[in-house]
Amino acid sequence: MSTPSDRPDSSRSDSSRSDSPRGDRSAGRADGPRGDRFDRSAPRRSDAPRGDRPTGGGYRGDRPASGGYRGDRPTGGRPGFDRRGGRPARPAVDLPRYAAYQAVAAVHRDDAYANLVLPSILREEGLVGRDAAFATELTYGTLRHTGTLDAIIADAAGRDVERIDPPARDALRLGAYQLLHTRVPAHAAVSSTVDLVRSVAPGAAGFANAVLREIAGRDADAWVAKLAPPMETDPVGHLALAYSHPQWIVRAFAEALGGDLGETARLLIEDNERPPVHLCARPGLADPVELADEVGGAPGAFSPYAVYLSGGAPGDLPALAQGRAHVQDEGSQLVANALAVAPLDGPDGHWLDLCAGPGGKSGLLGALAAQRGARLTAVEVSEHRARLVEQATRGLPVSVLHTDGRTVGADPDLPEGHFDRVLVDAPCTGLGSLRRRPESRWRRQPSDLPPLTRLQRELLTAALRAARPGGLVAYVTCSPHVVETHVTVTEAARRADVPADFVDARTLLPPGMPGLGDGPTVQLWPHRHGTDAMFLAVLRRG
Ligand SMILES: C[S@@+](CC[C@H](N)C(=O)[O-])C[C@H]1O[C@@H](n2cnc3c(N)ncnc32)[C@H](O)[C@@H]1O
Repeated sequence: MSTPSDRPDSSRSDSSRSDSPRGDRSAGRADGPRGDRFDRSAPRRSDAPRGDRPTGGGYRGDRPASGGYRGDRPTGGRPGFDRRGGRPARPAVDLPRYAAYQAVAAVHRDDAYANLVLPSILREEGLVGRDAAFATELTYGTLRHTGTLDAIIADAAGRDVERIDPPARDALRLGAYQLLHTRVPAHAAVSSTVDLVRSVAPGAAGFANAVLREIAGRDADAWVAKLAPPMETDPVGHLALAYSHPQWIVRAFAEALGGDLGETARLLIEDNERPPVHLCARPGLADPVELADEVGGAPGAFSPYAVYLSGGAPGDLPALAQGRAHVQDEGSQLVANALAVAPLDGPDGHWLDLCAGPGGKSGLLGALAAQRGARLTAVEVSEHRARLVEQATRGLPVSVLHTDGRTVGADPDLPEGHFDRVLVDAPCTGLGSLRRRPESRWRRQPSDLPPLTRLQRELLTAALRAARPGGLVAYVTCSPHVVETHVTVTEAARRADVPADFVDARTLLPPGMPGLGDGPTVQLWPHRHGTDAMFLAVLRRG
């Protein structure tokens, strides 16, 4: 079998921690400060930054803007203590900031996922429109920038952030984010954060005030200049602090980008941006140009099915409710479509998606199968996610199997040598979609890699067994980490007891698409293509 020439060293993985599919986790719920935990009386200053630091001045109402939100927020969104009725106190904090605090605290305290917990908090607080957008920006921005914000808070406070009480620490992170990355005037960022701290960590209000004033004395660039190691001597350390990513992830990205640190920096910057929402106009059910008109979006640049939404959340678009389209990153559309368009001799009626949940790629492949008289078998090991696949593929020629994809040959519904086209969209670290999962970069660890890569190898080997001679297997990850991409695919192909050869995956993507490298595999990138960093290798069974 032929292999990609740039096979990297696989010896860097260590330890064990299993992948937990995102949708299976309970969202967790922020148990926000309620009732008698509030103390609205002016707290005494119990905690202060180091004495030799200036605590006054330094922040300006007219600081340069970098974020999307302008101006101060209305305060008093939360009613105060109702003395007549003796009802529990509510914090004197405006609702969007309070909602963001609850979400950030739930992520750190309960291991919640921001994309799951925030919508329920917004609903509970009745936040919509501009207020919901502000709460979302604060939550996602604060979580993305946590690493760098913590370094700045630690310097301003003169102590490690681990030694600051969690409620005060999360409130400070939100305050520091507003000061350094939004257009919120500094006086408003400081006073609203101090109000918040007064509600959630009453003894720390004075401390928070002093720390925030210290932070406000520099802009984001000046803090990076002060705290980051020099680019010349420690480029990974510099980029990690400047763009708020863990060092091991910066190193992995740099390696996947061939050591180009300038391009690595562009990727890290892109990871900190609000990701676009892409729709997939299901072939045969919706025309992308008409769908773009219908939703006020624009047809995608690369995928023949993509529609770019202009304004954030898709909400309850009729096209989604009617199954004419689904939300899907353009990169995911491209890799699924690559499998469908790859030239194939002989029969072409049996398609297989070996890792289907929650069903995005099965939705697209199912729609294509319907047009071509084929049938897709969609396999998913998690019961909950198998149900999601059923919902996502309703009305399409798709059979959902709730089983382990590695049972090929043992399960009568997964016979060996039977399928014409097989997709393995393997469980992975998800480092290619950090834009969408703001806390993920801080949760993932290098120790996640060994169990994941073992599972990836086993699933790819099973996929090769499932394919008929001459049949095609697409191996996909939403991670550019070379251990999950090149190492997994070359090792699995080498160990498989069936022969397989690489197909040049570049030829299966739209003609003229830039930045696809030397082949035969393809790595998509947010900063090059505007997609998640999807990896694609296509193998033909001999
Ligand atoms: C990256 S996700 C797939 C995303 C999906 N293809 C889509 O586009 O919506 C990987 C999926 O594989 C599932 N999975 C993990 N181990 C599996 C196994 N042994 N057999 C089948 N599915 C598995 C996970 O539960 C998860 O839903």
